[in-house]
Amino acid sequence: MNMPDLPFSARPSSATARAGDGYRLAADGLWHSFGDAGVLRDVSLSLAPGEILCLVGPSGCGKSTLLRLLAGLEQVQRGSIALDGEVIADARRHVLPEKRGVGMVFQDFALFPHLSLVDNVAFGLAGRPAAQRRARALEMLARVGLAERAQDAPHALSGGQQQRVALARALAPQPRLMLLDEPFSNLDVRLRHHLRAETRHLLKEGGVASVMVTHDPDEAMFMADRIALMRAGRILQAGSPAELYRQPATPFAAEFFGEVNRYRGSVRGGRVATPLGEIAAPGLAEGAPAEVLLRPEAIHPLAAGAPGGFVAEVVEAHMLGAYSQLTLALPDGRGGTVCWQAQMPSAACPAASGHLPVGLYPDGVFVFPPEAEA
Ligand SMILES: Nc1ncnc2c1ncn2[C@@H]1O[C@H](COP(=O)(O)OP(=O)(O)OP(=O)(O)O)[C@@H](O)[C@H]1O
Repeated sequence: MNMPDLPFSARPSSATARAGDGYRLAADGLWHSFGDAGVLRDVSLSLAPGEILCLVGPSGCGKSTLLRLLAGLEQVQRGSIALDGEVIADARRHVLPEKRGVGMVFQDFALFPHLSLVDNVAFGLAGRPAAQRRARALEMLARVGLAERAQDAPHALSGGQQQRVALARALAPQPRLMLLDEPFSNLDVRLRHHLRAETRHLLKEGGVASVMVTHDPDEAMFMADRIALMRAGRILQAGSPAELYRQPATPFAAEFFGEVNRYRGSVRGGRVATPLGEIAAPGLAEGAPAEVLLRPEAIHPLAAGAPGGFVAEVVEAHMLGAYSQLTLALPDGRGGTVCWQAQMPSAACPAASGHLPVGLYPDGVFVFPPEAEA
């Protein structure tokens, strides 16, 4: 399948990032293979000091491989990686992981079982006087709320607490860059939500530039200043969480970050007729087929008799707390019916049957040529 080579914002202009670029991290033109299998294909990314970038994408798209290259756990085959303008890895150079000033947190916590928590955190501070190491380790444990447990062994802690210690250990030497690979995926949902908020706070408080891998779009939207969406070894689109959600470059990007209803039509007079009205189709040729994607929350209730509305039949309604999930049937204008998912505030939600006048918020609707399926 051909994939568009979309530009990645803030991409360094030269193959080797220059000292004056001001990026904390600049990776340029990375390609990587395991044997014959191409895993990364021309990946470039950059990171400003203090910025949090999340790498997301389906399983096997190359997220962890990219992170391992940045960490120095894999050798660069083609392309380069620079930290603060200094190239630390390319096809000829390989600065060792421990010399990169990079902190790492993995999903399995990776604490030393035979060391106390304070010694685990102090471990990353080798080379400093013992009293200074201990004081810094205790300070970091206090930052993650575990000062009182300093002498405990890791096995006495819950998963969430162990991950806090791993975070304290990685942050203690004040790394230039933090790399986090699915750091919350071994934790239950509530703990995950709690810890991701805490982690973001800690990273932002310390102004630590970070790259985090996650397969969870919600987690990426919560944690990231910028998200890079990967597929099959490429970055397909990068931008702020709002940009990726509101201006997806492809149907794949639209669907990755939230549910969509799909509708196929064709362009007439620059617009596509749908069961909820005409949608502008800029950039598509007259008569061309078009794929329209609509977010469930773009469908909103209207007062009975309001102008410009459409009457939907409510097939199913599920109250999910603040929001309700509806299945709506709408005439498709071709003699048939479409069933679309809608999400609206429960206060505005009707009973599980009957008719509901609805309208469409245009910012939750995207039009693509059908072949844009990257
Ligand atoms: N050491 C290795 N040797 C051979 N193949 C590998 C190696 N590491 C990764 N791969 C392959 O490279 C591809 C990308 O793997 P990678 O772990 O980077 O993907 P990912 O996006 O992080 O996936 P997941 O979300 O499932 O962790 C996969 O097909 C994987 O099987």
